[in-house]
Amino acid sequence: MNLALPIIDISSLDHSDSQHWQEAIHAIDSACRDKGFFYVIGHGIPAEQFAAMQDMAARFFALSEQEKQQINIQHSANHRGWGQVSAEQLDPSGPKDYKETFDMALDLSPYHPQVARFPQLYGPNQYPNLDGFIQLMQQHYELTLQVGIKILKAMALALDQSEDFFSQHFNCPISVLRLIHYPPQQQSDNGAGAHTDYGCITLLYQDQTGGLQVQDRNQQWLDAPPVENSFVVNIGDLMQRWTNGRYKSTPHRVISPKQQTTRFSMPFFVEPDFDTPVNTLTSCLAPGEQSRYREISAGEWILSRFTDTYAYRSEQQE
Ligand SMILES: O=C(O)CCC(=O)C(=O)O
Ligand SMILES: [Fe+2]
Repeated sequence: MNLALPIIDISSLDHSDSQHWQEAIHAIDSACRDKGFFYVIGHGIPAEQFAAMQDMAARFFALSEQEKQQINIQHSANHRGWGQVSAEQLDPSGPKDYKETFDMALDLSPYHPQVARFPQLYGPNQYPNLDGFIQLMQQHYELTLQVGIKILKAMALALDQSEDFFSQHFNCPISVLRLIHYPPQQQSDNGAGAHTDYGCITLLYQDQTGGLQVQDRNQQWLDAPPVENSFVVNIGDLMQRWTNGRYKSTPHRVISPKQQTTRFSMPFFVEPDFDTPVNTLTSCLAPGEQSRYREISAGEWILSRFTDTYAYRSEQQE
């Protein structure tokens, strides 16, 4: 397979001697500056874990419409639960996305101080009534978050920051684990419209169907085909803002599967604490160079993007 995107083995980042990290750090840095997309292997999550998630997701999406409606994301104050087909429109100038989703994140009690401060993104999850579902989702959330944090540590070092520059802002992160089911294409093949992701980085697990495409600098769409037991990792908007565009938040989209086929994918959006201030790093400014972005908090940015892409949220604001 001739891949346009690099495959980076991050197992060396677990080595106790930081000398062994350099090759992976350099490879991640180059990929972030080039296409903003790469594959990661050697992340330590076993294939059986992904298989269990895929199995559970299939059971969830096979529930009746009525059961899924009970946990519709539209009933959630903090954007959790089931998003029905066409609820989201990642490219506001394109058609609605032909996919259904399930979003979960940290499950916080209504009395947690962060829920009082930022109820739009913190609070309880909405779960279906499926044996073992909650435990498996929470376990997978934690495992994937740890991989994300490891990659963020490598990025911080590549950007001449202390290792914990990003990870220090993950005390109560707004990171989200999402399950996606793409039904076979009907009138249009728009599974997910062209968009950039909103957070620091995204770790995407995809099944063997294919359909993910990444835009290169010449506006050409490149396939990002499945690579077994890998994550596709991409830069999100917050990281682009932090790095003044040195690291690119690259547009991507999903083409719906052909007739008789469905596609399953599972992005994990690595997003820090709501009130993390995102300001251009001085190490990403050449002498005399101005920042392209104003300071914004991570949560404020992400909420503004949801308003653009979910009809139910923009209607609430009007
Ligand atoms: O399903 C995929 O492969 C990608 C999904 C995606 O880009 C997203 O949810 O942000
Ligand atoms: Fe995306």
